Amino acid sequence: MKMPDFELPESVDMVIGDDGHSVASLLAEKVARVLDERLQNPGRASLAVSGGRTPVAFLELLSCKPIDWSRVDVVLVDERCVDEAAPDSNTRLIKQYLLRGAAAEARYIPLWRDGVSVSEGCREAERALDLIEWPLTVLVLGMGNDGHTASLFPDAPELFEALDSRKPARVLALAPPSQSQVRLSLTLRALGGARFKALHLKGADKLETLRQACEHLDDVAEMPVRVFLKMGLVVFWSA
Ligand SMILES: O=C1O[C@H](COP(=O)(O)O)[C@@H](O)[C@H](O)[C@H]1O
Repeated sequence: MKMPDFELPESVDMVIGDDGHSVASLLAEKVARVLDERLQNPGRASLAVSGGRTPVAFLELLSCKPIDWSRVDVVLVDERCVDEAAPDSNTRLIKQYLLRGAAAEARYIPLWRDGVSVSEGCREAERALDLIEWPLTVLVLGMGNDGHTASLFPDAPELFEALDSRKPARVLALAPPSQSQVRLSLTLRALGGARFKALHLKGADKLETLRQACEHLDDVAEMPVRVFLKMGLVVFWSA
């Protein structure tokens, strides 16, 4: 597979596979290796994963990796404020595809509990995140074709607060007019320090969005994913 015909920022590496399954497999291998390396030392590892359609095969493959899952904290990068039974609940996705088999031993740190107000839910999530040994060991981001990543949407009024890493919050509620639900998202403060960062993409449309994001890198408000491209990460992509 040839490299894309646009220039990647120096901070970005790219792994390209023949199909979605082979890329998911390469990403699962890499993530398992990074977690396992962390677990060679005392303490716990942490893994932040994304929701959406892209990560299903990756999560399934990762759940089979023989690592000491009992010492791994799993958290979502973002969650919709919906009941876990809702089809678009990211928690539902993680429980179905990742937290099973050996990986069921991992400690899952939910961002959202149904039945509370958004502000109380946000406070609960912040307290729950104190359980993690920061910084994150591994971060796997996705991206929408509007340039959002996690729930850092370009039209969210709370975007600048979420991207201000001087602010202490690790999680914020965002209500972008483009979305039908309020979201909780990890902030740049929480996401930015991750030791290994990946951006997992599938499809020609996502490659085109990546191309646009790689232009005008400094306009983070237009495409929030740019903040992570500037920091450096590995893109895993297939058509
Ligand atoms: O809304 C979301 O979208 C992005 C991308 O989702 P995909 O279905 O195109 O893979 C995802 O990374 C994010 O976590 C999710 O909440």
